[in-house]
Amino acid sequence: MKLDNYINGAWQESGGEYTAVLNPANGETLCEVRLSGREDVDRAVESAKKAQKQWALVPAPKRADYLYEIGRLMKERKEHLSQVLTKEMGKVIEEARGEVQEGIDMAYYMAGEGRRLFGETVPSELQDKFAMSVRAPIGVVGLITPWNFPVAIATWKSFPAIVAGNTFIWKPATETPMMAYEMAKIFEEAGLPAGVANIVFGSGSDVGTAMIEHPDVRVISFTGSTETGRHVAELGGRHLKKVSLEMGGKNAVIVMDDADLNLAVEGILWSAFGTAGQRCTACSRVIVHKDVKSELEQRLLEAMKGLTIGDGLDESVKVGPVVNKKALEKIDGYVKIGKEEGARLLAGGNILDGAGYSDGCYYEPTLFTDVKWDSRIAQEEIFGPVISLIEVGSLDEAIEVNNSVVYGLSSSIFTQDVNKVFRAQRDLDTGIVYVNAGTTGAEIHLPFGGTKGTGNGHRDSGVAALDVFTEWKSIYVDYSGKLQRAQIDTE
Ligand SMILES: NC(=O)c1ccc[n+]([C@@H]2O[C@H](COP(=O)([O-])OP(=O)(O)OC[C@H]3O[C@@H](n4cnc5c(N)ncnc54)[C@H](O)[C@@H]3O)[C@@H](O)[C@H]2O)c1
Repeated sequence: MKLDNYINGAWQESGGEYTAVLNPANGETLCEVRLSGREDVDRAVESAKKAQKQWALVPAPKRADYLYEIGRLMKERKEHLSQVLTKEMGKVIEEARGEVQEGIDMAYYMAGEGRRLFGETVPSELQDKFAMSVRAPIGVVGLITPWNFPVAIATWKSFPAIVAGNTFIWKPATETPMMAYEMAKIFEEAGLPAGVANIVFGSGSDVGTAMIEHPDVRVISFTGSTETGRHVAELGGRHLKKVSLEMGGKNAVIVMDDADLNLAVEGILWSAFGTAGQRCTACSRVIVHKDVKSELEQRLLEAMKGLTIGDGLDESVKVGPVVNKKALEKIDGYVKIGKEEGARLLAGGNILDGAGYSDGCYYEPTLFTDVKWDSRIAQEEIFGPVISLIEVGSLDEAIEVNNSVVYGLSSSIFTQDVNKVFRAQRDLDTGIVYVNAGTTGAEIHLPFGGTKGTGNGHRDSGVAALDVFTEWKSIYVDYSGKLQRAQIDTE
């Protein structure tokens, strides 16, 4: 199968060379995808710009009807989409189903916004004058997405964009074009007018750069690593673009001395090894009170024995492959660094390449303990199934260690003490805080994003996503029949 760009409601036969997309579970070629260039972006922007004028005139509740239909089609195809997702990026099938469901939920949730898109009416300072502010669409928006959530993140961005009256160009990650291809087919079948949704496949340096530099792309909504996000922000800043950034994480679970340890172990396991540790919200640090440290280590080790590793399509598998060989090497490199830094390896720490694993990208779930809070494995995003246990003596110290990283996406605390809960939720410097649950599991109707090196103040999903894709427009209607001069001091 060869995947082509979807521009102006049609599959394009033009574009650059094709490149192979591999299944990380077994190395098989799944399809080939275009590596497009600047001319393809230009064509997509032209079509999006033309379509946007008409699209903005479609009443928002009618725009929402398309989202209801997109949601319905996604629901009808949920199993197919989930299977494609697992083959393409490796996450186990039950997680893939969960991700597709997030996309369906987002479609219905944002469709509901078509009947809200609330603005504000406020009293004017002057008699016989009406004042209000409304959300106005911005125009053509550019969406750049990562491979680890190839469908959910795209829906967090594209659905609010279109319900608000924008049109978009979406550049998916080169590792995961098949989900974008499936979504393009759904957009087409839902009858979305030509040019509203455009998909251009290719590298970040070619397609991403061309999108950011194009004068008619008014917003760039980016999710990916902090390193790439910094570059996107710099280039976007030079072109005075509105740039929304959702970037990396180094998320921690705090386990206090009064925690329910069984619950904590379950929470840690799920959030550290789900998606093979490749979630932006994945738990990669466990900050544990000294009085329960050795008990927690033992229980984690015991629980990790039950993790089956393999092809995510197998329903019994709990940990799938990581996305590609490069990721595998990066994770292994960090494990070596951890050992050099003096951390004690309790479990895992190897690439799996024996029988049944040889053509895939599998890494053993790994547990380090006695990790120093300021060591590299405790500070840098590894993006794989590796946990670092850090010992602390108090809640204050736990919060300080949590906040010591450059990232600020998600955090969690296990405790039975309500006072500690409220202290923690106030002082943890992250965009998301969980209590008595792991660091993953965001719901689509709440804002998603983080502080410091994770984000630049914008949020995906929730109503907050509309702030990225709309401009506030203030409107004054004077019905006095005379010129009333505001901002004149009459005292
Ligand atoms: N905060 C969040 O919401 C969130 C969610 C998921 C993933 N992430 C982060 O994403 C990262 C993993 O994803 P990844 O490896 O795909 O990230 P990445 O930064 O390598 O790539 C992300 C996207 O940016 C594109 N890109 C690369 N170079 C570019 C450039 N020069 N200009 C424009 N675009 C460019 C890529 O092609 C891809 O589409 C992790 O750091 C993870 O924490 C964050």
